[in-house]
Amino acid sequence: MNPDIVKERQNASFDVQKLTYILDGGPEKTKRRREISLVLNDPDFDEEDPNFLSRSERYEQAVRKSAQMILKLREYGISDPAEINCYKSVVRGNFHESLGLHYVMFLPTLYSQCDQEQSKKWLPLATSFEVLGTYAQTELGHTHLRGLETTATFDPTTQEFVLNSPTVTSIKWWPGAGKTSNHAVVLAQLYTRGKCHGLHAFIVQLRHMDTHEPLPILVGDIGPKFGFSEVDNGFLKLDHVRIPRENMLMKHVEPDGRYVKPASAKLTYGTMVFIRSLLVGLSALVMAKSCTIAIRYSAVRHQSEIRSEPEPQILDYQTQQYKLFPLLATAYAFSFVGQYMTETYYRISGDINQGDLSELPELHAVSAGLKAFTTWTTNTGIEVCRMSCGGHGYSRSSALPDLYAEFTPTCTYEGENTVMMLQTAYLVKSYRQAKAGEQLRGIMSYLNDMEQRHVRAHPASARPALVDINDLSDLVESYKLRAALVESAAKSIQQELQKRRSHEDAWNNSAIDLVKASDAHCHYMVVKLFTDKLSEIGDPDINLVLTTLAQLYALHGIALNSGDFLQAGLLTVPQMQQIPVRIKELLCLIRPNAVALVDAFDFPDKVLSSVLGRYDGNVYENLFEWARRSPLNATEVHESFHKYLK
Ligand SMILES: CCCCCCCC(=O)SCCNC(=O)CCNC(=O)[C@H](O)C(C)(C)COP(=O)(O)OP(=O)(O)OC[C@H]1O[C@@H](n2cnc3c(N)ncnc32)[C@H](O)[C@@H]1OP(=O)(O)O
Ligand SMILES: Cc1cc2nc3c(=O)[nH]c(=O)nc-3n(C[C@H](O)[C@H](O)[C@H](O)COP(=O)(O)OP(=O)(O)OC[C@H]3O[C@@H](n4cnc5c(N)ncnc54)[C@H](O)[C@@H]3O)c2cc1C
Repeated sequence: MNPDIVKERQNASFDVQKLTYILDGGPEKTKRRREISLVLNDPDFDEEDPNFLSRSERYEQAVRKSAQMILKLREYGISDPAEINCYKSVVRGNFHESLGLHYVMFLPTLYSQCDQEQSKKWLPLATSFEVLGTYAQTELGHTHLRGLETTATFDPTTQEFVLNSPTVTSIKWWPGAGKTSNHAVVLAQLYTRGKCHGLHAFIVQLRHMDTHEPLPILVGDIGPKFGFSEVDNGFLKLDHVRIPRENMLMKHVEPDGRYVKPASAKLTYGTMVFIRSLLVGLSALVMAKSCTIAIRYSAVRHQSEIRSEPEPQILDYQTQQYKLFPLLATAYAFSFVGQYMTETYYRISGDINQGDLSELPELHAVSAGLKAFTTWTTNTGIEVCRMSCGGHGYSRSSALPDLYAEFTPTCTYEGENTVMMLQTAYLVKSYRQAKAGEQLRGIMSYLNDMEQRHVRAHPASARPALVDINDLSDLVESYKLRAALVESAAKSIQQELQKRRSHEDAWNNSAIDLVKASDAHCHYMVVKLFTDKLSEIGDPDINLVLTTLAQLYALHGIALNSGDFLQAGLLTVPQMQQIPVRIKELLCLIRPNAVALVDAFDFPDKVLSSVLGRYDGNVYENLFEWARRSPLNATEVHESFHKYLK
């Protein structure tokens, strides 16, 4: 064990194990997660570091691993959905799997949209993996749902739907598992009796069940990408492909072609809401991994000098702390927000299943906004962690380049982030309702008293210093009032309308304000949920260290967005000047606990797959050992010497 890292652990002021329990949701859950993590010792999961393989080899290794995962799930008797998720996240490590879409989109769509008869037919096939599915929605030319071109036209004479990609732009593009799957949920515009009824989901068989040969359908892999090398993101061109009427999910078409309206057309989009909710928790996980790597490495790396003494640990540089500790605070904040998002998703979807759709708009808006907010922040954060590791961060052995390449598409898939933020801008609607005297419930209820509080620009000197920057509840209140930026967005729309612009143009001309308002709303939610969580934590040592992190998270966010807080008169210039001073104090308070705080995330070394983030801190000897395994070192003299240099 590296002596620096041993010393760091001795300095911790709290019980790491107890904090792990809080993150997992209880000691029982930690125990079970650790038991599940033992599967990593199974030799059947031994594999080559994907960084040393070609794309095709990576895909093959990933398929082997996916198949092994299924067999081992049965062998180990893991069947609870949460445990399956945990198991897969452990085994998958930092990469995606080729069967990922089957689990996260195909199966959930079947569960939520099959009627009884369909469930009887498709669920046994899909859960036994005879049917391997993908989710084909996006097209070469469009992602916007109303713009999708693929059609499904009902033919009452044969009781079939005819699926067609009429143009090049309508070819389905991106769905994972282009080579792996034999079925797809295809999203297409439904036509019956000559009328379009909008987007609906259909099950389409793509390949022969025994030979895996494609049916008369053009299907394949779209080629190498920035990351996602394990995943065969695919294309799919349907040329008048016929499927039975029974393959339409939720069966909205009667045998005579009559269309039966669903309770809400948006239920078809349910799987996206599910994944967006999951991505909040994934952001927390990846932020936590990145911080673990960068902070452990910063504790064992020595460089330059502060005084004329031996080289200090780079974690002692104030600038290094300023790069990493706000991200550490973010990882904790997002962990608690992830827990909230999952609970909220299951609570509201439970109500939806009982026929109560009243909270569906809020679930959509909150999941879209938090997905965008957390993935954007994490995406930037991983890169800060990588750069904070200097040159070694650029090596694939650090895992940080892979974490970035695998994570960055979360800002794009399941709804491009700006587009998602604009969905959250339904805030404007809520604001108008509150203004008209309607009492809002839930997380939007803070808009009820906006009228009384009415935030507008004040001369800073005329405003009393209401906010104590050391008091978290005051900071939450400030974020809440800043979220009143929604008022500026609403006003911008109003002004545009007064210029006789259409509602659509007024909306587009106010889009920057709308995204800012959504961002401020999400930021408020994160600060509030982090602070609320503190009241549940009884252990005084843990409460203290998490309070310090929450303060850092809140103050750092204010410092980054100081314009908003000053402009709204929420904080005075002298208070603003105090914030950097307080942030520096908080960095010093966090410093002795930094390694213990990342240890509490409890990632096994095999899951981190990072030479820099090793638990034992023995970085250099393992970097050397890793490099020697590079395929370029397979022979002492590379064949290129004989071919070109000699
Ligand atoms: C590990 C994971 C791997 C995952 C791999 C990634 C897989 C994928 O990427 S799958 C493809 C994902 N694709 C997307 O997410 C597409 C993103 N686009 C969209 O969702 C839509 O085009 C969107 C929402 C932007 C606009 O949709 P559109 O139907 O035109 O809606 P729009 O007219 O704006 O709004 C209609 C109403 O429906 C509401 N609405 C829209 N979506 C939803 C939803 N999902 N749930 C509930 N309500 C919704 C709107 O709020 C609006 O409400 P109101 O009328 O009260 O204002
Ligand atoms: C790794 C990966 C996996 C994927 N897996 C799947 C899958 O399994 N199944 C599937 O169906 N799809 C999948 N996708 C597709 C993914 O869902 C889309 O790429 C995503 O929804 C974004 O759409 P787009 O690529 O068309 O971007 P665009 O919508 O073209 O975005 C381009 C730019 O235009 C801007 N823009 C677009 N519309 C607006 C607007 N209304 N207002 C303001 N700005 C706007 C965006 O902000 C962005 O800056 C995957 C994508 C990736 C990268």
